[in-house]
Amino acid sequence: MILERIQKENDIKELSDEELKILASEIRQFLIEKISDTGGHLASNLGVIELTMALHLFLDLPKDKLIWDVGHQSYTHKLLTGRKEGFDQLRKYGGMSGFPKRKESECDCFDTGHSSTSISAGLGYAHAREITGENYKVVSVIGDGALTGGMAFEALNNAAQLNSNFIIVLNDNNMSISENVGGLSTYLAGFRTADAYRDLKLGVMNSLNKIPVYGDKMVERIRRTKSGIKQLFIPGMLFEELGIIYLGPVDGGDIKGILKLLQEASRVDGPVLVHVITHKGTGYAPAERHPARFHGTEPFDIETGLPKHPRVKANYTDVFSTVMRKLGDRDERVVAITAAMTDGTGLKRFHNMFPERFFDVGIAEQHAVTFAAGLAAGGLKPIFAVYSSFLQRAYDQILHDVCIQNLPVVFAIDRAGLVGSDGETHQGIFDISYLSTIPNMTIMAPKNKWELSDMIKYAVDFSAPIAIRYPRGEAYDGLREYRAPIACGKSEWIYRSGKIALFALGAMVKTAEAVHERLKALGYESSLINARFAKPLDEDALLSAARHHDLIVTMEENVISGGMGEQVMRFYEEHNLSVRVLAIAIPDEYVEHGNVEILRREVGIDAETITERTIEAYEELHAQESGAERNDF
Ligand SMILES: Cc1ncc(C[n+]2csc(CCOP(=O)(O)OP(=O)(O)O)c2C)c(N)n1
Ligand SMILES: CC(=O)[C@@H](O)[C@H](O)COP(=O)(O)O
Ligand SMILES: [Mg+2]
Repeated sequence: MILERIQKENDIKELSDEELKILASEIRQFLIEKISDTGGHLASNLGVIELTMALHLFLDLPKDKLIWDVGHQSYTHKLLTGRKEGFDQLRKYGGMSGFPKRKESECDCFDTGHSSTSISAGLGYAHAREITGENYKVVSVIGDGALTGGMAFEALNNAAQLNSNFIIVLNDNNMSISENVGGLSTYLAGFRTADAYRDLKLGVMNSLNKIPVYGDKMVERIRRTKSGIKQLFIPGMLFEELGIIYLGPVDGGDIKGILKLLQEASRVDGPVLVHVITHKGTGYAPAERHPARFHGTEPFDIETGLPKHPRVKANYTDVFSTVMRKLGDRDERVVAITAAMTDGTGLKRFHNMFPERFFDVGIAEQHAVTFAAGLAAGGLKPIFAVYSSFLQRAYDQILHDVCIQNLPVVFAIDRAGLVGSDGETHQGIFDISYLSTIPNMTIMAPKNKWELSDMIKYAVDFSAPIAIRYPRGEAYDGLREYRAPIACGKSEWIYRSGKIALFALGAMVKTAEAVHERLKALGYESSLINARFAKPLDEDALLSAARHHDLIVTMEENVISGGMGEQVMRFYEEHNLSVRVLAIAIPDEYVEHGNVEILRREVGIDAETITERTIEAYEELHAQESGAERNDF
């Protein structure tokens, strides 16, 4: 196997054309087999095998810098940099990450996971190279989806001022996770028409004419003319007008063609964009047919493409999806927004039923929030469905555009809590902290699927900014009988007994139930309060809990800093109540990829650890009290 061989001794540069072809097909086979077993991002990776090989033929790694946008398509790069064995443990706890990681390989020069960062990072490297006087190539690879993100445009605008070489590879497969959207996508799709395809070769020839050494003054003059007609002849005018040389388009399956264009691109003194046309899922029919389903996939059967472990129970996203459909039916002012996550956030049904009230804005979370603010100011009821970690981007828009004006925007925050295999870039463990700091914001979290449904309905009629956070995965269907109506800042008492009060938020209520049972089995009675609101806190419940209990245990799947526990402590301090609070939360650190249950144990928010810590704290308290009593004598 050539793939095996290059892991040990050979560099890809030593291979013949024939061997390169064989290698591409070995990599394709390997990825299909491995990902069918481990799960992971398949479709994008199958589309960039030849492109990645061309990049490796062109670059001298790790000296040169290769930056992947999002990084979900970096599997071939990992294979070509000696990490084949790592695929057995892809995205597993302690195993290889699904994204580029500097700590994993010196050939990964920039960590990614969130979209649209590669041009900024590459530009930073290019300027650093100038200032330090070093000599290396810099290539950023960005997808057509990632190019819809505002940061990418900010970076392009900035890149135009660069005087040294910087290559931006546009990996254009005409897809984000689902269909790419917007004006830029339409513009790029124009390159894919039958005519454009026929002229692919011509386009490349034209492109080569742009390189100074060919010195075709005519082409250069046309390129610099601001006449409409040149747009008919020269593709990529959008980039050219921005001051970025455009080369291409080139067929993403043509290793030698891509390599040639990259070599020419490296002669440009300034930013240059190489447009590569790829296809999601290349070489695996089910992924070619259903690129969205195979964007990020669970383990699947290779023959049929169907999941190996089909889901039987509804997850929180399904519940959100159903409620949104009902709300859309009931109220014409309800509108839904996604930033390129229609499938992941469960808005597909809403989109199908109410296309005129559905907005996919591209990978543009900041814009999505201010856009929602505008919709709300215009009298609608916008619901922005977004993953917790992606909403991090829009902090100022939430503060400045939504909350100062107290506009009724609903933030449906999916993937809140540990998400598992995507790892540190995607864990949704900061939202309570970053939202709590913003005046006028209300934050809720449901204990089970019925409460999520009730909370969404409550939020839509709320007259101010409001967020509902719920986790990835199966929706809890326990505690069904506890369904007191939602009231702002009001918690729900589930059990009242003993001297320990468990004050748990959202998904942690299920864990708190288990802790309650474990404590009971060990001879400790406890009360259980479903916090429901992280902001405002239920002050009455906290006062009552302090009156009747010795120890308050707060539980949240969020980092400790700025989380609910810290706020509960501050509340007691402000009320001069010397009640002992044990704050259970995620430590002040990033959490790696892996199975969620393992991660919960690792960070100490599982039932067993919480029970132990609770008993320890309770016994310590009593030891102190009896010590204090002895001192009194
Ligand atoms: C800020 C942010 N929002 C959303 C996502 C989720 N996401 C991951 S990949 C992707 C689509 C990227 O499309 P493109 O760049 O064209 O890459 P392709 O998958 O087509 O190769 C999206 C929306 C993300 N990673 N980061
Ligand atoms: C790379 C990326 O950001 C997404 O593809 C993400 O992996 C989706 O995660 P879910 O599987 O939770 O939808
Ligand atoms: Mg794409």
